[in-house]
Amino acid sequence: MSGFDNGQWSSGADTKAQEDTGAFGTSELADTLNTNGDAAGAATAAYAHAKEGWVAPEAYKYDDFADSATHEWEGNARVYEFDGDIGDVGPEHPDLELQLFGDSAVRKSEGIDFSNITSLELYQEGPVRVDPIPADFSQAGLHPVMLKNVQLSGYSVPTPIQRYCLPAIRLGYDVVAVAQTGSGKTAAYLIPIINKLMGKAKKLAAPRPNPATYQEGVDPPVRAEPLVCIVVPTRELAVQVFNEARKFCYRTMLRPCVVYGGGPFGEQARQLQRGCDVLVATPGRLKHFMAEPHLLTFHRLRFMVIDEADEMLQEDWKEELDTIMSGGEQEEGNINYMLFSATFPKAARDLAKTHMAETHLQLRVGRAGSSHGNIKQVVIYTDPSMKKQALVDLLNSLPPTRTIIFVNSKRACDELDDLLFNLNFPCVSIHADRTQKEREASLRGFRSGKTPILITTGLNSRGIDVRNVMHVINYDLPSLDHGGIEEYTHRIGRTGRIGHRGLATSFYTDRDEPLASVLTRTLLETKQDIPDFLEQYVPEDKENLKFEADSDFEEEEAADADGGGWGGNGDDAGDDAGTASGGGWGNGEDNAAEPESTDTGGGW
Ligand SMILES: Nc1ncnc2c1ncn2[C@@H]1O[C@H](COP(=O)(O)OP(=O)(O)OP(=O)(O)O)[C@@H](O)[C@H]1O
Repeated sequence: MSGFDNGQWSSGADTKAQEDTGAFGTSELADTLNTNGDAAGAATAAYAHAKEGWVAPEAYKYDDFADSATHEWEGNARVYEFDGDIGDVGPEHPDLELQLFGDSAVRKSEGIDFSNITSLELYQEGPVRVDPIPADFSQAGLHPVMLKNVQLSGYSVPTPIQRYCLPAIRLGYDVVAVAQTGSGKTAAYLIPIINKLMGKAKKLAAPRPNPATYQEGVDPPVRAEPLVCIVVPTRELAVQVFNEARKFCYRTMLRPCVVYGGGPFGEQARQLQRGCDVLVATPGRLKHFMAEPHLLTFHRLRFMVIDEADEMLQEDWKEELDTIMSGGEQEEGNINYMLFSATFPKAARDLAKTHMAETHLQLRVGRAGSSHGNIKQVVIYTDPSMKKQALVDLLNSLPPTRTIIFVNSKRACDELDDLLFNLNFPCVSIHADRTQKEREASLRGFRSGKTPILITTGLNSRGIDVRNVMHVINYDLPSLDHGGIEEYTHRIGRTGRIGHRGLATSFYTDRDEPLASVLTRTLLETKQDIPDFLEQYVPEDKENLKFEADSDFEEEEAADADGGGWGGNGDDAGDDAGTASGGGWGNGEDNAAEPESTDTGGGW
């Protein structure tokens, strides 16, 4: 019988061997599931699957997606609407509240173990050093309605990147923030931006129709004049960030909207025409809307956030990003620019620096691109011709649990979907050739636990946050030409989020040799077991692991004896910002966003 033996899949080994070696096995994942179940304080859907076995697979009903009229686009999800006639914050809407935040029994975050996230050092650089907010949201000086939204979201303790981003953004700085996958970066920009705008919305926001009386086709539409624009690379991520924005905008005057490729332009335009203060967008569709100034203008824009910034700074996106940064009638001196990601290789960092304001702050938790110890990483040697069998064996050998399988091609995605479905696994798949309706339906099935196995290309390696993804499988490891180790970090980061634990299993073949060295160092960094076939790549000095990004920091550190540069931790950390060219996106010397105050101790 085929199976796994000491990190190696073989067609003849007894499957029991894996349990005996302890390298990984049923008990390992079962332990992980148990721990998470306790930590979350709730019997989750995924955990229930694990105890009861895989749910029955459901055939994909393509006919369901043929009719646009009946499809519920994620972008049309209900948002809180309030015209501010009775003050700055609106009344509670219990039914919408339930829709946005879910049942209070499953949203508690007490007991989440942040220790692996908090153990990493936070580095900062810029003209000032910000003091973190206290490790308790209720002490963070938030507007009471924002604090309530934070609590309704189930957050009580801010993560390290949140503790520093909140004051940095409050003080009016441009921010470059880098922190591990699943460490709460979305809330790290949404909470302070929305909080900051709350009291000012009446003054800053564009007039819009009264939501209580608005009648489409009767009331004249308005042009969208957002105060905040958040750009993300994928449609699924746009919808996800929009859903987070819907939560934090609850009971405020700020109306969130989302525009993304594949969705209906007309319907998205109709949403914008009801007023839009917080716009989440994918770059292509945003550019399209920007070409229609009667629908969208940036002349009121105050915050531009580029999420997954290192991806967005790639050459592939240059045309869109140049338009987004400079078109749209924005008044540059009024805009704060924010770049967020879990990875930030040198080339992207250099580009970012030339575009940000002189006064920008850089905040980094641990090494840019590092993963965290909550993810157990296992690499298994397989022969390419036996991968399918290895995958089936792997799925059969572990308790059923929500799993994402990454492949490198659309064809492999379709093939694995067929294979697993025919073997009765409840799976669904996503790749770029699927229609947007199919993509939304697949992700919905996966999120709900109806189809707990998702097979996808790298399309969804970044950002996607689904509760209780316990296992990520790299059926194909990313190649160096297509994302390399950064792509690996994002993919495995779909599990082990926000203090939970997870398992990432990667099939390694001889073709993955170019990735071997950096993969081995990545494993060593979080003290993972090194399989025999990767031993040859273990560096002599295991305590001082070198990464591309590190050597870049060292160059900067060497040039700045006081410890400036991203890796620096010295007191005088402003040199780099001082020599930045200052042009481009944000703010040149003359129009740099004026920090509100340099007193980091003030309230909101
Ligand atoms: N302070 C907090 N307490 C509890 N949960 C939180 C907190 N902040 C964020 N979360 C939750 O943590 C999860 C991960 O957050 P988020 O998706 O923002 O991570 P991320 O750092 O952007 O990850 P990635 O790099 O993969 O995009 C989300 O479900 C979010 O709701």
